Amino acid sequence: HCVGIIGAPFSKGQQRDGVQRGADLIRAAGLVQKLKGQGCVVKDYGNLIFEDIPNDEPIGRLKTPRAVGRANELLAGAVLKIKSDGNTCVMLGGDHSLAIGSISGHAASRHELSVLWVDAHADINTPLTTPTGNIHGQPLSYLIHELHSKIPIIPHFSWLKPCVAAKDIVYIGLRDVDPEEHYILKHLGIKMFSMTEVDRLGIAKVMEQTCDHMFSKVKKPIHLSFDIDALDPSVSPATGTPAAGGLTYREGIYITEHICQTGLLSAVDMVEVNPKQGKTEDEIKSTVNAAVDLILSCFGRVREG
Ligand SMILES: CN[C@](CCCC[B-](O)(O)O)(CCN1CCCCC1)C(=O)O
Ligand SMILES: [Mn+2]
Ligand SMILES: [Mn+2]
Ligand SMILES: [Mn+2]
Repeated sequence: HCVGIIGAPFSKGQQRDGVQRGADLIRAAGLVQKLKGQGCVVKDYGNLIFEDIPNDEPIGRLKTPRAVGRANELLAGAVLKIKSDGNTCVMLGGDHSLAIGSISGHAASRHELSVLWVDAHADINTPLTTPTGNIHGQPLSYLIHELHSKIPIIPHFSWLKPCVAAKDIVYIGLRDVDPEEHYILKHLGIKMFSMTEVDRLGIAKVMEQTCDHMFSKVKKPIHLSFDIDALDPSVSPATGTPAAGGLTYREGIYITEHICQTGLLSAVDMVEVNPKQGKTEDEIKSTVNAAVDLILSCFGRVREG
């Protein structure tokens, strides 16, 4: 595996300080060395630098929209470059609004994508349905062709064009979905495995059916967008929007081992690690170590040795 890493120390898709430190914490836990240790060729492209945007007043309910738009424009360019260099891209967040740029940049390189969204949340509020105005709860709404008419013109978002079809999205881990999001999911018929399905089917069947869905027509490169809050807070407490009843460590690893085996993984987001949301050092370590192990399993680490 050839892996290109980009750090996106960005927090303005939400209101909690600290999530911008996720990338460097994951590096400090040895991600690059461990990937090399399992035979990967790794290039670390460093961290993006996000200039402050003054007077970034809310637009409607949207908070710091200009900063989010600009950050994602930068990220999209960086991901496109990493893909053009022939790597599988690993984007280290930062909050989940960064998926706007990560998926846009990936789509600019590989065009049609399958998106596997592993998250407690659907992150599909539109600027008009969002209950908080936090753009980390909205990224998919900007990316999906079928929702384009629902997205108003927003300063610093003019570079952005929808690039994913609803049928090419699969969710795993949902358990905290807003009513308006649920309506959108049903209306668009988006494939989802909530925690109810994980419990009913078991993770092996969930992955089997996820792959059946993604490969039902033509096989496309996979973009895995992994929000660390998909895992149970007992495993990954240091995150901004924890929700009880999440994936076990083993289920998370099973997902990434299985996606690795498809041979189609083309880009990974690992987002929402927030050290300031951990009550103890151990909580931060548990969260960061889970993020590292999930990424290692994306690139060939298997539990049998
Ligand atoms: C579920 N939607 C939320 C959370 C988004 C989490 C983003 B992620 O990237 O971490 O997944 C929360 C909305 N609720 C907040 C508490 C009161 C009810 C609404 C939102 O702000 O849109
Ligand atoms: Mn989430
Ligand atoms: Mn437009
Ligand atoms: Mn998310």
